[in-house]
Amino acid sequence: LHHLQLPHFLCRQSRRLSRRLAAFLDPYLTVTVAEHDGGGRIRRSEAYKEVQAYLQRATMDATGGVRHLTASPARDSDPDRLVLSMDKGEEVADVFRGATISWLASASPPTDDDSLARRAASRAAGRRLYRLSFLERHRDLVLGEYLPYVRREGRAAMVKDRQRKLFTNISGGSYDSDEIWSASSWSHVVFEHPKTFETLAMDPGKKKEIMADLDAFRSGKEYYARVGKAWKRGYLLYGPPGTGKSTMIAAMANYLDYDVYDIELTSVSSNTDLCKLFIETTSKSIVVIEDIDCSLDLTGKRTTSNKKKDTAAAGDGGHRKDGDRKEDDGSSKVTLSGVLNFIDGLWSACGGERIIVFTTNHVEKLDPALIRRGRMDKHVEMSYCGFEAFRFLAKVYLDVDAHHLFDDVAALLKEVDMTPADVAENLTPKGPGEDADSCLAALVEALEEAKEKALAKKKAKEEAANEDGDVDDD
Ligand SMILES: Nc1ncnc2c1ncn2[C@@H]1O[C@H](COP(=O)(O)OP(=O)(O)OP(=O)(O)O)[C@@H](O)[C@H]1O
Ligand SMILES: [Mg+2]
Repeated sequence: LHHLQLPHFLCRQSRRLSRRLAAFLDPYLTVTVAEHDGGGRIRRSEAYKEVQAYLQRATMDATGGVRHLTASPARDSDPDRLVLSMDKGEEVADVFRGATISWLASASPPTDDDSLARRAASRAAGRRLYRLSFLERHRDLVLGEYLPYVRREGRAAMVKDRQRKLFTNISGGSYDSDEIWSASSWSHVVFEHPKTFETLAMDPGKKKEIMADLDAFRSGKEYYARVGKAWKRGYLLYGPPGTGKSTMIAAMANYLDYDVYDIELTSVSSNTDLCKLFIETTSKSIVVIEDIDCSLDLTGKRTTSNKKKDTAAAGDGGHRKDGDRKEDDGSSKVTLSGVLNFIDGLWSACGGERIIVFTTNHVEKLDPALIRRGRMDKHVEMSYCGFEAFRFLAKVYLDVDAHHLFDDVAALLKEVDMTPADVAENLTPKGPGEDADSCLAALVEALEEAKEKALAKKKAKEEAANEDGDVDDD
């Protein structure tokens, strides 16, 4: 009993001592699960994450043994809840079929031959680990059954507690759940886009088709394994600005419950960096490259890296020496071949379900190699607002199913190209006095205006063409 009166620190020490003593009588075995396994520090080990999730749950259940906990906010569906995990140096005991297993959260100590700099680096990187110890006679039980059980449970907890994230490569690194800076190429924010397929206006048939496609992909693990394909799928979304390409990506992520990795190609400095970025993406994610035609020079041959060089090489009398120059001028960017490699080679090497999405406003500019099936399996055209899409928006924005102005709108939409974005904007009530009638009237007005503008433009073009013709004739 006087144990309890001892300061906590001594208490812990004595517990540790007694365990050591016991180890002489019945030896303990230990297993270490490190945050970063293998040689590189590229990926966090899956096992570590699973153990962490398992222990988080365990500490919530029985906070008994653990006195120092780290709290971090849980997923935002419940803003008041905190997720508790063990502090460094804390131990928690778990009982599995009569065997007691104790988990110690710790950070790997620097080894003696480490230089100071290396030691500092490893501290900064926080080489954390979990060490579990158990009695030798429980060896088979723990290794054969308990550990797989922990991983399974941990995975389940992770899925349940998953906070969807939006990653970008614009500034590398971010704080992870334990407030430790991890120097990754990706930084993330919590992904909370409200768009779902329910609020995305497009042809209902097309929408259903896409959702079915996503469903088939998600549940297609066996299929992909059987036919020997990597579990991935490429989407190409193309269409004019404001037709909902980015919105569609958000809807897809919400539908599948995947993370989104948004690659800004212009801030990737080389093909190697692109590979690195890719390796750091996790399973169950959507990798997005927006406006692929703007961020990549697609006009050159697969080996050329940018336009400047192209013209310089052409000036050389057609002798191209891209290979050597690329490294020199420092401006070398990601090349088409780099992106192709990224899609095929590397991609297939990383297991797990991934979707890659390209968006573009100019599908005709893209290199056929980039968008052939197998790379971009599904091409989806996002087009101007049709009547079906309009009806959908009217229902979502104004909650009307039918209205006498619908016929006018239908006729006008056939003649005028208006993006869903513009239609949605017109259907948004601008003030307290606005209702469905005034919003629809405003839309009709906007459509008529757009029609006149288009007509005037056409006329001006024709006139210009005629004048040109006259000049040429002279
Ligand atoms: N089909 C749609 N259904 C509902 N809302 C839409 C749709 N298309 C566009 N919008 C609305 O219009 C806005 C712009 O759409 P979005 O950013 O998806 O366009 P985009 O196709 O990605 O354009 P860009 O080519 O310029 O990137 C969004 O805020 C979205 O709410
Ligand atoms: Mg967009």
